[in-house]
Amino acid sequence: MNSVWALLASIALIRTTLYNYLPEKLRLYISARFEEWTRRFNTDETMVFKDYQSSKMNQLFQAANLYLGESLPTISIPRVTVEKTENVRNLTFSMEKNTEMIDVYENIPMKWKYFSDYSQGMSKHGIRWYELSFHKEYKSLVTNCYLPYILERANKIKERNRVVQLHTAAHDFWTPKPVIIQHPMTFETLAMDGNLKKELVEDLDRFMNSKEYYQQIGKVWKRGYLLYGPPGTGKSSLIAAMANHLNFDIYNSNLSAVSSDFVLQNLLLSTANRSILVIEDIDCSIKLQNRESGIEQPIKYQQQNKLMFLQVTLSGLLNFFDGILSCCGEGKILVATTNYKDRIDRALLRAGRMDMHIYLTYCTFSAFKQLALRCLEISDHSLFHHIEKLLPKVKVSPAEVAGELMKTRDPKASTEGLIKHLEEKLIADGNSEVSPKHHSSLSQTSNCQVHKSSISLPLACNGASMDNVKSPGPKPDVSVKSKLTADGEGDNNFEKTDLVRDRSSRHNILQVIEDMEKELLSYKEAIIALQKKSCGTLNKLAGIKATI
Ligand SMILES: Nc1ncnc2c1ncn2[C@@H]1O[C@H](COP(=O)(O)OP(=O)(O)OP(=O)(O)O)[C@@H](O)[C@H]1O
Repeated sequence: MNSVWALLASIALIRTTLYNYLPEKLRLYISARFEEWTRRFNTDETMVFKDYQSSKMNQLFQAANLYLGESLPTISIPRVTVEKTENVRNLTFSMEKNTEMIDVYENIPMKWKYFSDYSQGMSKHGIRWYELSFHKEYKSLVTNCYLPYILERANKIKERNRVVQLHTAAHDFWTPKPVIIQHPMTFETLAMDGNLKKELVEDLDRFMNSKEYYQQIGKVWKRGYLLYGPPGTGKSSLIAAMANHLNFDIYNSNLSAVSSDFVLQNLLLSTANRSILVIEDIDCSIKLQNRESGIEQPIKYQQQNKLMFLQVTLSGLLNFFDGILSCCGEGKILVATTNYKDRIDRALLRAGRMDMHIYLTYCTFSAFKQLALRCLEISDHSLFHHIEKLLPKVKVSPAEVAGELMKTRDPKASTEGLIKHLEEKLIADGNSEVSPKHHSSLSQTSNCQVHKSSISLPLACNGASMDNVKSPGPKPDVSVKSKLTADGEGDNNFEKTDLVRDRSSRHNILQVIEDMEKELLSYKEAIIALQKKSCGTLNKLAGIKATI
């Protein structure tokens, strides 16, 4: 055996020596022929993925990095590199230099090797590359299926690993260094009507899965949401929950800080795909202009005694929403927030611009229960029924309720504190009949008075209570009642009431009018029902009379 090895070694030595003495051209010719000859017996093919190709990052190299990195923790490999950087959520695994691993795709082994050479290349990593070897009969499968599969998987991993960042507009540009958002608000922690929450999450998921559908019907893959409601009802929290749910960056802009339509367009162009673009307080940024007149003057406003101009016009904004510019990019979500929906031009509100209008309302009992679970970790308490009775009568934001509940971790003290706060608010809202000491009886008495005072009808005189009549609407609440006079001339005496005097904002007055309209409508229907009933009774009496 030793003599065989010695013979082979001598042949190799003679070959190398002779080879070195040959002229270079002949040497090259021989090695080319030799390689061609050996290739005939080699059944494998190899593809090389360098990190940079013509000074551009090679997407296949990046994709292989992510894709292989995901399987590394699950396979047996002697050495791996593990990292955790600020900009990614999870640990990142990568192969060590000159190591190899086998990935199995459709039962076919794919051999990957990783190399790097620090002495070459321009970047700090030198040059890096992967070599993928497989049986040559699978070449078309690798090219047409395996590599596209790796690209797709890598995109998903990238999305999953991304941290959500907040970009803000400053001096007509997005800040160069976005902040990583570590907002804990999610759809689980957001206190909101259950059905609305479900509907919104489904809408977002449907949108995310509809890229092909949008393409098919020739629509830009974007969706607009209008979040409106009083301050502190969770508009910003909802945006954070949406960003966390989708893993999208947020681009937050306040149009009053944008100097022109042109800048606005540039800002839009420089947002990343799959991001949420927020326009806060849209009613304050764009005032209604006389679009019919065709004149769109910049809006003047006063700031620190200086006369400033709002340069963004309504047409600029409409262009921003659905003009040709919005086609640049995909998977964009636009969210506009306002406290006053009625101040926004209808053109901005229509579907296609604002596809879903979400009203975030004052705290309901269901929202309170969600907040109690989150803040106090309780799902029920003997004092809850007081809160259930008080909440429909008080306009209190979830932010206020959360603030009260967080004052102490003791459930009893915390709920008592909230009840006190609600009662004080109820009194401040102009309900002088409320006695804090008797909150439990409050709703019944007041509701009864409401029915009598709200409508000056024989109904009250003949002793029939509203409960006996099928009232279509909810029972009117105390705050509405206090605005109506005893003879039912609510509209005429509206401004005399305490509650209205206390509320200065136009929004509140509009809300109050809306409540009153609803209440009056419900009574109108009740009256019709009573009239029908009395007609029936009269007919019966007439029949009896005729028989007698
Ligand atoms: N629905 C909610 N669920 C849970 N927490 C809430 C909710 N609404 C408000 N909060 C709490 O109140 C705080 C303020 O709420 P947020 O800023 O989201 O309200 P907003 O409607 O955006 O107010 P504004 O109109 O003044 O900007 C939040 O940090 C959050 O902790």
